[in-house]
Amino acid sequence: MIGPVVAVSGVDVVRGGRFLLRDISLEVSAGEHWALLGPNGAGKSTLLHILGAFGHPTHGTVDVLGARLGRVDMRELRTHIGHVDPRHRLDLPLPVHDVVLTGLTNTPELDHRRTYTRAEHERADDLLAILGMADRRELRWTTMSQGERGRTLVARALMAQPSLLLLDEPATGLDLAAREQLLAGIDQLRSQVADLASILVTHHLEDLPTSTSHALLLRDGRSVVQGPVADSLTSTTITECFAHPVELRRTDGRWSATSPGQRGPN
Ligand SMILES: Nc1ncnc2c1ncn2[C@@H]1O[C@H](COP(=O)(O)OP(=O)(O)OP(=O)(O)O)[C@@H](O)[C@H]1O
Repeated sequence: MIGPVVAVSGVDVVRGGRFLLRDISLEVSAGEHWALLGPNGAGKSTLLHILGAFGHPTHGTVDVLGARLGRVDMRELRTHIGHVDPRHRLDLPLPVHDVVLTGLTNTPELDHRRTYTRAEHERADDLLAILGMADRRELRWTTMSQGERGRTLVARALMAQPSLLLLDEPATGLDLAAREQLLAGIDQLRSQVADLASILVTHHLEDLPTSTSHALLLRDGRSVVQGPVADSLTSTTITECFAHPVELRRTDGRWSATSPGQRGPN
């Protein structure tokens, strides 16, 4: 697409007389992969909710995929946005492959009025393979582990070939191996879909994929810093954002954070 994938300008969100977001501006271009970081209550989910076309700002403007919120059919816009929400509601024992296919309509179940093409079935299998789920076709949603669900939801979000992928704490609850597989899968997807833009919310720097290119740090609804990771992800910015002394390191593309003076005997 021409122009930014996301353009946020002067956004406030006020609920019950309280500013949940204050004067947020942000521009995300195709091919950029943003981390949205901040302590509990900073406003991360509130911002992602709006970018996912689930809500409107109180003041300011938000354009997503070239559409101005408030002037478009939000439901239609949502079908062009891949949204990975760990609170995805599904109570049916759907096979993993079918869960991925529901991403085409962004519905909880398969749309039985619709025919799913052979290419769509193949795409579901390809996405599951990228996310390390190729050998788990017999799994059903109701008995899947949290890690299996997390990876399935990323594949589901990508079925409709969105230009924007929103990931809300995708690594929460995953064991070490599942997290590493998920992050490797996200890195692989990002390299395969050149124009994809994404925004990933997390509290944990260890949960950032190596392909993360930019970061927005929020505190009390305000932007502390934003921009390319070389400038925005430093010990100083993270210390300020979390109001806690933090030493940040980057090794082989991955970040880790510790409090100074709390390292062990080695
Ligand atoms: N509808 C609402 N009305 C009033 N306050 C709300 C509403 N929704 C969220 N809040 C408050 O807004 C603040 C920001 O919430 P939000 O969920 O965006 O934070 P977050 O950064 O995602 O937090 P966490 O890391 O804990 O998930 C919190 O203090 C929350 O209690």
